[in-house]
Amino acid sequence: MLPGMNSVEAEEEYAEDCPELIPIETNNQEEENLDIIIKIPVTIITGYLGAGKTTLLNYILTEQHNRKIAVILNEFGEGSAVEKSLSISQGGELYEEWLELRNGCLCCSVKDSGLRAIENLMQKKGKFDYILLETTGLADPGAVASMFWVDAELGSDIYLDGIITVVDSKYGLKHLTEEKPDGLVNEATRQVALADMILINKTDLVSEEELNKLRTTIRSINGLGKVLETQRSRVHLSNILDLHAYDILSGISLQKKLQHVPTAPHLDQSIITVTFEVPGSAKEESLNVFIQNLLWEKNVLNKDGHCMEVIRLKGLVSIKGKPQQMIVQGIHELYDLEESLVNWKEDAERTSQLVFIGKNLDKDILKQLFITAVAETEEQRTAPGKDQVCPSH
Ligand SMILES: Nc1nc2c(ncn2[C@@H]2O[C@H](COP(=O)(O)OP(=O)(O)OP(=O)(O)O)[C@@H](O)[C@H]2O)c(=O)[nH]1
Ligand SMILES: [Zn+2]
Repeated sequence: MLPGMNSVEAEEEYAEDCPELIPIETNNQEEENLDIIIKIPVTIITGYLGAGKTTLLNYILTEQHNRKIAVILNEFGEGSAVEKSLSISQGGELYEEWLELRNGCLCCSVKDSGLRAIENLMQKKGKFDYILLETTGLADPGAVASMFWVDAELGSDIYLDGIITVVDSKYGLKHLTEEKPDGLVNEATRQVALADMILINKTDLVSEEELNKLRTTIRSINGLGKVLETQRSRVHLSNILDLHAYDILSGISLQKKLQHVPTAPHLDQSIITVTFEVPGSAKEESLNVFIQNLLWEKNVLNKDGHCMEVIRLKGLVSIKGKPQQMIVQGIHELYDLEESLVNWKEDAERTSQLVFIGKNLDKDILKQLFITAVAETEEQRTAPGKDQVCPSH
């Protein structure tokens, strides 16, 4: 979904530069599930400058796998000489030339919103099975992720599988604690906050004590993503591919994960993870208002009067009248509420569990707001009073 738009408006907005979409008619659930399987996953590989992203890509490409993987290097400018030699983008558009790699993999580069170009390319070159996209070290993966996510809603063949963030053991802590003069969240922290999998790489360069500090910091920023430690970015492919972090298949693993989200130790950290569970069922409309106030209106304040800024949101919620457990996913200003494949048990108590990753978050206030949304009345649904609205909005 697009910020501030309903899905009809969003589709109209996209209709102009979009080829005519032919709806696939599905007769039963089985075919719909099949439809998910044949879409091509995209994994975004991000991480600060020099963390080991290219090392990871090279490792994946040389590992044994029976897939035709396309590697896309997004936006150039910095990067190694090897990467530059692979740079074949021209004038902001994808230049249609591919480097064929030994094991049937492909490599190309895309600038900015090259999504349409990737789709065109797939039409011409035949589909590949998997896309790996390396962002530059200073990129905000949220912007790239949003692009794929929006497109999936509009019927693309590509879907966002997950975000992998590579962190440099030696310089990671420095990058994560760096303060930006304008008070904004630094890039390294944003990358960790949005990760579904975090690779703490180059562990050969640090002591156990240094590693511990970095682990704790990473955990306090992102309590939801999985963390692995690596050397030369070597990690079993099953840990980084097919995570299904953004689709309904994530429902089952999400339930397990939600039980283990650690409470963040109180570090002086601009971004933290908070989580809560509330019994009962929410009205869908009230839940939408709750999320939209947070992500779009940004008018929810913490105790100090600062606006809460949510950059990742995930949860399993109970909606009145829905037999299925619902999955809520949010990244930046986009969010989605989908039926999971799991039904609530008839006799079990229904609950909603949510995880937020972001800045200025206050768990108690968020939880209270959510409870209000669950036990909604007409008056409570109206927008917050003027004094609650952030000055910047
Ligand atoms: N000691 C050590 N060096 C590593 C490790 N992993 C990668 N490197 C080295 O770190 C340097 C940077 O690695 P890259 O994979 O190019 O990092 P990157 O994130 O792609 O860098 P940019 O694209 O420039 O942002 C290279 O010289 C790698 O050989 C590791 O585990 N230990
Ligand atoms: Zn690189």
